[in-house]
Amino acid sequence: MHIFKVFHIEAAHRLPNVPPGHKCARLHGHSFRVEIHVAGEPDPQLGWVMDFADLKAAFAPLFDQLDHHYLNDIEGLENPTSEVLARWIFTRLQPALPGLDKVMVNETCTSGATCSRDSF
Ligand SMILES: Nc1nc2c(c(=O)[nH]1)N=C([C@H](O)[C@H](O)COP(=O)(O)OP(=O)(O)OP(=O)(O)O)CN2
Ligand SMILES: [Zn+2]
Repeated sequence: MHIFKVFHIEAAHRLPNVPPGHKCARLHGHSFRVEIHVAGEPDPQLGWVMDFADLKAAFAPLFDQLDHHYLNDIEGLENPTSEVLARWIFTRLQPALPGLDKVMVNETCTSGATCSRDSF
């Protein structure tokens, strides 16, 4: 079974490696939507895979690192595409969240990337 929680991160970025004239080379911002998915069997007594509050607490240090920041300044996010950001979150969150199954990052309503266990 999967559970998930959604977070919204306000952040600025630019993509330094795009071809000359590409709009994403310019500084701009997004309300990133981040979905964190955890897989597991519900505890028979509690009826849940894990408490959503514990999932939120596990993500909090990363959230604080990203929210209202310029992503390009963060180590590992020098080229902060959706793909890079999804993988960046997955690798840093997994130690605190062993059941982590998938991280989905939407940078707009219509665009995003997913990083899951089999993305490595
Ligand atoms: N594969 C990727 N392509 C693009 C990324 C990315 O991270 N991975 N990022 C961008 C830009 O950051 C851009 O801000 C978002 O691109 P886009 O979806 O084109 O944004 P629009 O709001 O213009 O989308 P429309 O739905 O076409 O209005 C670019 N590409
Ligand atoms: Zn962008």
